[in-house]
Amino acid sequence: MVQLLKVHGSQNSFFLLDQTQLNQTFTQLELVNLAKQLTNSHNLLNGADGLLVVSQSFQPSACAKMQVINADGSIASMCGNGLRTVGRYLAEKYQQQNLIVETAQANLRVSCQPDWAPHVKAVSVEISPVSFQQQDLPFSNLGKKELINQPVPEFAANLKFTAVAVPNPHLISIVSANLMQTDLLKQLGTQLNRPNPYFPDGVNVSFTQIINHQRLFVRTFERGVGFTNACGTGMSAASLVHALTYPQNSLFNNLITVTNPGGFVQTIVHQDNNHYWIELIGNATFTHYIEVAENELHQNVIDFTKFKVKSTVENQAYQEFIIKH
Ligand SMILES: N[C@@H](CCC[C@H](N)C(=O)O)C(=O)O
Repeated sequence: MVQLLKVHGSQNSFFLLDQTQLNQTFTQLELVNLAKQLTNSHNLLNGADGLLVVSQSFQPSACAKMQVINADGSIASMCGNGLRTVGRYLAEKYQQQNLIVETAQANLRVSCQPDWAPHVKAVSVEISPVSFQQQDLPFSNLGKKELINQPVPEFAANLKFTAVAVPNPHLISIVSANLMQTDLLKQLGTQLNRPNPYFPDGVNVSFTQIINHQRLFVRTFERGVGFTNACGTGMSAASLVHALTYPQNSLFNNLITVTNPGGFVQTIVHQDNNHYWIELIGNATFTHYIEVAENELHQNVIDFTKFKVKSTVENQAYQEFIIKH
């Protein structure tokens, strides 16, 4: 039997598959097919935003490798909320509080934190590398090599935008509470995630509202998914943009709270020798343990009636915790 987990970070939900337990490793095509079927809301536990795949790492410092597959089958170089849950999974597997996990572009630090409440586990992860360079997003036809807090009339009148890779691509705008209520984020997210002249690989689009300089609200239309309850790399990128936009507020190295439709996280933006990186701290919740025979997962069309699902108490604990905060 194979064990899958259903997990979430700020209710950005995923299935988690540890490939090291399989007799027959999946091909990339099989993984994409599996991701599309598992995330479909009609199949199992209302679907999810993506699939997190854990595999063996051949990097000496890393205990495992994480791959992220979006609901539409596209591959992402990073996922902040996902890395927290993978980090917790690996911490429990290897009985270690501090780990390094290999991701598509970097080996990243993960560290278990004190529980936020009974059954609300918390994990801190490193978000890096950060780049504003056009080729790292990539973007084109904007007449610039970097887009940092600048107007882009092609995207929206009266807003400023920053494009930043952390290392997955994000487009961030700081907006008013009123603008947050409009359909603009959906329109822009949709436009930039189908063939478009500006972001050939698509982009995660986030609007950020400053509640005060210690508290932001961030909403994200994700590449390969659409609206999610939260996007960990999006909130990290938004925290960096916030710190850079208000240098007079000395926002580096300070813990700030970033709320989102699924709860909240905390971030700390760092600058070391001209390199930025962000610490992302938040819940790592396991909502279900799922068992299925390995051969069922290798089928082209998966029979979800063959899956045995056991729920945990963690989602209820998380919901109660969020209501109080
Ligand atoms: N939800 C994630 C980001 C997942 C990947 C993203 N959709 C992309 O394609 O870059 C997070 O928590 O960071």
